[in-house]
Amino acid sequence: MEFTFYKYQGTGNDFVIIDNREEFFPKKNTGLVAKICDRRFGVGADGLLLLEKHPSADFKMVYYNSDGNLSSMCGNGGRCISHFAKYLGIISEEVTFEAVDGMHEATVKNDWVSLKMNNVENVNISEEYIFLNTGSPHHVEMVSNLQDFDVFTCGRNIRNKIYGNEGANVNFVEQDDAAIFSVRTYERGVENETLSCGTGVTAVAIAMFETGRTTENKVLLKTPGGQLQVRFDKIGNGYKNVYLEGPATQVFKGIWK
Ligand SMILES: N[C@@H](CCC[C@H](N)C(=O)O)C(=O)O
Repeated sequence: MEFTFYKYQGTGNDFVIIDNREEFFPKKNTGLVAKICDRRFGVGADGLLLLEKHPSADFKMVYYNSDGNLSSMCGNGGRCISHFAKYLGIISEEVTFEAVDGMHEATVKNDWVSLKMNNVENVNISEEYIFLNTGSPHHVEMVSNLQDFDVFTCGRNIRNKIYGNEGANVNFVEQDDAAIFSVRTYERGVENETLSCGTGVTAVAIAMFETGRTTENKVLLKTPGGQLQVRFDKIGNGYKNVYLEGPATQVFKGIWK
């Protein structure tokens, strides 16, 4: 089957995006999604996103990991698909869309996208790590010498040994300044380190605040693919008005054959 696709990246987390408003895409074909995302036999991407019609919001986002399976929320994907909606002329600057974890709002200004994430109610702190769900499940662990850290081996072990079949994404963090943290993430469903993870840096920002490592409610996160910003309000025991902000770019357009 032949169709047009678009390649996007948000701080190096890359996605194939398809306009599926006419519902032509075979959504249950896990093998096809995995092949499109394959970096040698396909386009190559960390995930695939479908933009679909929605009865009340501007669109619906359907997200697959590069293994071909549907998954939970993708923050960088949400920023990229909002940019794509503007490119298609569906929206001007403000957008609302539904993802698997509920409704989201975003603002797109040139290549800068601010995405409102879900409220976070529970942050579980143990001696060695923090676990929270920001639309996707995230393990957050402090390390030293992040640059030389073996993210792949340690991330894969933690993902499998602690979280079993369902898995979780694993973020390794080093503090650079009062409100600046470097982050490297092992993503489930990609089963490798990615250059950036949006729900991951959101989890890190909240985890750093909850554990007192920062007192700022606006945090800069440095990933191997670029910088993201997360801001939030702590209200009671939870976190509201959580925004993930950073660049998103359309890289190219192609025809899948
Ligand atoms: N890269 C994503 C996270 C996507 C979800 C993750 N792989 C999972 O299955 O939990 C992001 O930017 O949030």
